[in-house]
Amino acid sequence: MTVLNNELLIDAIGDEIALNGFAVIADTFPADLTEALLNQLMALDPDGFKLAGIGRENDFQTDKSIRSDRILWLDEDLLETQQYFTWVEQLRLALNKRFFLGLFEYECMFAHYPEGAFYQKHVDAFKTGSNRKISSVLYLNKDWQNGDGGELLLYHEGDEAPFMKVSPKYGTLVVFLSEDFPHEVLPAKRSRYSLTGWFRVNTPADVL
Ligand SMILES: O=C(O)CCC(=O)C(=O)O
Ligand SMILES: [Fe+2]
Repeated sequence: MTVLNNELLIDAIGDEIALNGFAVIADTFPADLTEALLNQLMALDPDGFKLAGIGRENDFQTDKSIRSDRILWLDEDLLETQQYFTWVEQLRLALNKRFFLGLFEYECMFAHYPEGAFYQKHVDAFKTGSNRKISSVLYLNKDWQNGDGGELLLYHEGDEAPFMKVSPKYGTLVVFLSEDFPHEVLPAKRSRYSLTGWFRVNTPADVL
């Protein structure tokens, strides 16, 4: 599915979420926006990317047997990414209007999976104790080939086999309900880049 118009795109994401709980869109944004995001990513200092962890704050730890991607949280003030955050805000308002989700804020990071990196099966948010409601991943890998690995596998809860395999191709966006879909990233055979984010509700995790 290729959608360029903003409203159509946002409606299409809402329709897929209503129907399936997730959406996978190819060539999501106009070329200049995706290019600006990739340029921003490439301009960042590679040393700024830190080994990603599991758990938050006091629970934070890294474990390369679970995930080996490197991440850098994105600053909303960066000029090149303004257009993206404007779009994210439109999506947030539309999802709230349609699903009464009470999405309050969006946090996002660039992720780099160096050759061989992966992320084992996990859920981004548990039904108790988390405030992440919607996950989004935009892939920024030009000329990604089928043999390059790094696919995202989506599972229905309790299933052994994935129901969906997404190749991290340039411009493809995946959006899904954070609490509903266990997922994993297969080992990448070359550097794999993405912009990953979460819409959160405004409930402090420690009172849940
Ligand atoms: O990059 C992807 O395809 C998914 C990443 C992911 O699951 C995460 O960062 O929580
Ligand atoms: Fe995840």
